[in-house]
Amino acid sequence: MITTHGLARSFHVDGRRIDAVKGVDIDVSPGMGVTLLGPNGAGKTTSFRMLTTLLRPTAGTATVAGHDLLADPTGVRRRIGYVAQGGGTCGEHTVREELETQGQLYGLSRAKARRRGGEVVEQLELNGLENRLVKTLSGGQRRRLDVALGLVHSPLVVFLDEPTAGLDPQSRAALWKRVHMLRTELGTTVFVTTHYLEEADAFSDQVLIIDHGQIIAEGTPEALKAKVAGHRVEITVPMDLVQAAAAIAERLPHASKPSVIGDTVRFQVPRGDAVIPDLIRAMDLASIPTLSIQVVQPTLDDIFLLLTGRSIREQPNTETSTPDRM
Ligand SMILES: Nc1ncnc2c1ncn2[C@@H]1O[C@H](COP(=O)(O)OP(=O)(O)OP(=O)(O)O)[C@@H](O)[C@H]1O
Repeated sequence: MITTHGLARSFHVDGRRIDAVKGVDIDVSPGMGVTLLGPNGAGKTTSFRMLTTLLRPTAGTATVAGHDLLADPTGVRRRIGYVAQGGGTCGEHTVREELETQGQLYGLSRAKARRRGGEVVEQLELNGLENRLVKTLSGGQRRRLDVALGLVHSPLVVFLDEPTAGLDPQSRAALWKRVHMLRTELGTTVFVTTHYLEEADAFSDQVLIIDHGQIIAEGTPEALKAKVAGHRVEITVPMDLVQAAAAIAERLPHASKPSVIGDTVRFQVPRGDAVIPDLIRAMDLASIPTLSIQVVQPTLDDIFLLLTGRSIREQPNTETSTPDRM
């Protein structure tokens, strides 16, 4: 459904070249739920904007929904839906008007746009809101409307850029429930970007991890997590002692290079339970009070940590070297 070879995009700003996406190869089968996961500035939105024809690649080729991205962008556009970060709705129209206008923009007749509008209202649980002005909707309702707008022309593939950003947990859960339904009941291919690791894990058939414009790992969430041998240990200490705690963690046998997030030090070890007594003893000797210690099963963030030495939740360090693809 989506195939790319060496897809790349650079920008030139003040005489400086920024390689936002550095040649990605993507292969997404029909009906799959795929997540592009990566930290801020990794190249997620740029990739999406290329795949949805909004931005011309500087190199590479791609086929989306059976149409060549460069040779037939109109063919691609007709068969995809794109829900941008922040959406694109006008607050002064009603939900029904927005949906019908969008359907007609995609070439549906007025009657067909109205019928499809009714269907997507059902699918995204917007019933009862059809006559409400968009500006009166809650954040979660508005985001569900954004997704509904991306679906009104029955696309084969829908691209959702950060669909749940800024929503409360309840609205996020409601949106994912509907997105899941799109795949299971309608067979729509759904390609999303998210920062939320737990959502990527729960939703995806396939996860593509992107960093500095390159895909550095891909696979099912289970297969990716299985690459992380052992456990993650997280130790929280007073903020002014966190670097000292990281230095102690680094000296533990078989420990990975620790990362520091706020007042917490994170690192990998083959067996978490085996390392805890030594860790507590070393903290006591250094007079560092331990506020909490946790041994955690691997998450998708651990694969990122393993490959880059950073957490997806940290701000990107643009100076780091490019890791090898797994
Ligand atoms: N129009 C542009 N001009 C110059 N640089 C750009 C432009 N668009 C993106 N970039 C740069 O390309 C890189 C990738 O940006 P992109 O928006 O694709 O990242 P992202 O992974 O979507 O980040 P976020 O999670 O913050 O949305 C960043 O360094 C960004 O500053």
